[in-house]
Amino acid sequence: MEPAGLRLTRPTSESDWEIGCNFWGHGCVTREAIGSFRFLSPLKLVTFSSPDVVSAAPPPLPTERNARDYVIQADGLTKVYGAQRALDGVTLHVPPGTIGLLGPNGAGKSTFIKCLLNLETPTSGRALVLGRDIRASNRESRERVGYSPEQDSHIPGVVGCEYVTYCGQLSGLSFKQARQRAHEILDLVGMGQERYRKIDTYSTGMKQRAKLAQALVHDPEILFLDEPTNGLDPAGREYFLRLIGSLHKQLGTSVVISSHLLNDIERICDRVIIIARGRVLEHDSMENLKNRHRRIVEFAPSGESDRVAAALKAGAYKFERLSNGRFRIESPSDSVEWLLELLRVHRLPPGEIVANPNALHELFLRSLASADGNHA
Ligand SMILES: Nc1ncnc2c1ncn2[C@@H]1O[C@H](COP(=O)(O)OP(=O)(O)OP(=O)(O)O)[C@@H](O)[C@H]1O
Repeated sequence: MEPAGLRLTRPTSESDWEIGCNFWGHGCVTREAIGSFRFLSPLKLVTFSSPDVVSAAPPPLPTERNARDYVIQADGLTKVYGAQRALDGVTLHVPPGTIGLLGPNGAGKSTFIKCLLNLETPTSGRALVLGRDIRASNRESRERVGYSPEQDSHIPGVVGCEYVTYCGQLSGLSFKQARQRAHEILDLVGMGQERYRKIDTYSTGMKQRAKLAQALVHDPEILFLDEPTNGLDPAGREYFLRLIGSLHKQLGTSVVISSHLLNDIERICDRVIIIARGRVLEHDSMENLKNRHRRIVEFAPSGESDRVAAALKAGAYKFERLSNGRFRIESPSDSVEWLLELLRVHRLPPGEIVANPNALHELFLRSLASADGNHA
């Protein structure tokens, strides 16, 4: 069936075929794909006449046109190191916001970020960041993107404020602008007089602050933070999480934060990508992910626990008694009305009801278990 708005014609020359095949290899024949094709090659629009080919089209390709809707668009992104598939066909359309990239060690989080930043070349597949093809990444792209890598990235012997100023210049600011911004950002990340010391002498927490400052100094549109809270003490971690969590709301900067720490992601992110063995296991808004797993309630009775257990048993509810005295119950519905009714009917004392405890934790473990199952 011919898609609306697209006239299908047979290519008229060999070069048309070549461009057409290229076009086809990258996606499908839809309105969006026209934009995508123009992005890939502004030379010529080539279309196909075979309805069979059109009906076999893969999902719509990312385009430059919907760059405002999606900060990251990946299509079959794969990275292979020898026998290791660090990324395995990652396909994602990610809207702006604070995005958690969650996965265990070796899941492929850093590789994904590095491919998006053109620091690693994907083995296959393609991706756009802020609507630009990652392979066309250049100075202009760098000016729009900030990156705080997992490992140390400072220049030995350089003091903190000089380092951040220099990074600002590398990202397109004049020296004067970069120096002014460096001091503002160093204030923002909570660095005091230490900024005048060599970074080599910094604690791990201070180095994390310097890394965040250099990623933010040029006011990027999107920020990639690879394990930014590693090595921070509780107070530093709290400060960092609040700061990172406020960037999208306050400045409109989208943040992709990679972590294996569920609590950090759950606290500040409005969207989560769960990744393991190089594959995306889940990608959704935090709210949707939690709602999908809202069928567990925890009940902390104020007394008469044995009678509570007997009532649950009599009602054939599945539950377990936790070591902290609480009951963990599989809820038959999204509301907890049934539990209130049970307490009332059995004249049981009230207690604290917590719907959906540790939803992200459960989802994470379940996703990993299913990934391991599929892999075995
Ligand atoms: N340059 C490389 N050469 C060979 N293998 C690599 C390379 N970089 C990453 N890998 C492998 O690819 C897989 C994914 O690594 P990656 O660093 O992306 O994971 P990660 O999720 O960021 O893990 P971590 O949280 O431990 O940093 C791992 O098995 C890793 O050993």
